[in-house]
Amino acid sequence: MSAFASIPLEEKRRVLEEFTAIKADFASRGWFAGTGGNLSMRIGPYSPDEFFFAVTASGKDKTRSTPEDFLFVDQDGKACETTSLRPSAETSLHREIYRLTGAGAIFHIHSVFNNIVSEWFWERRSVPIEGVELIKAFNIWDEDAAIDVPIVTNYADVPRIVPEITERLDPRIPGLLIRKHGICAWGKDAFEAKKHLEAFEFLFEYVYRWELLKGRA
Ligand SMILES: CSCCC(=O)C(=O)COP(=O)(O)O
Ligand SMILES: [Zn+2]
Repeated sequence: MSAFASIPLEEKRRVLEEFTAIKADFASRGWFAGTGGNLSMRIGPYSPDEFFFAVTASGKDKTRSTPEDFLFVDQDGKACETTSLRPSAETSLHREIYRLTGAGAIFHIHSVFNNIVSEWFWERRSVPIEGVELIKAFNIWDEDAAIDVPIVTNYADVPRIVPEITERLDPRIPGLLIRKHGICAWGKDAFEAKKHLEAFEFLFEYVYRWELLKGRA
């Protein structure tokens, strides 16, 4: 039996149920404009060389729930079961983040705030955030903590983004921005990945408003 086939069916059902609920929640926040965004959740045992995850199918209207929303793929992005669905066009980003971090879930969304700050701070290749309470959501508890959220190039040829992720991913920061595109946020499980994503989006809105108050044109 293959490693994927040996994962219990109940475990696969549980992942898909949790996944469906999170997708509906994110849809209600307007985080999937124009079919943008993709989500994944890892399942079963993990090693950097062999792992499996459920990922959203490419190009779907992610505000709707259908039986054709997700498929399971392996560490190479190959479907684990026979399916006509295509995995997200950005599956290579998820694969690399799983390989580097062993995370349990990765959520990628596009928002106006994450797009704008990624452009404003593009020259320094990271968005600086200082002394905001919600930095603690990343388990960073220093007094007046300062973090830098990495920004990588938004190549149209998505696999070209991967080496920049390899180079720039900061193990302290569970997310990275793709310039004028969106964010990938992750965590040890779906609960934590969602917490991190919400914290990033709060912090990007904070940075956006603060920069405007300071007089940025
Ligand atoms: C329609 S937005 C361009 C693709 C994208 O950035 C995205 O997040 C959705 O791509 P997918 O293949 O996952 O549907
Ligand atoms: Zn995207």
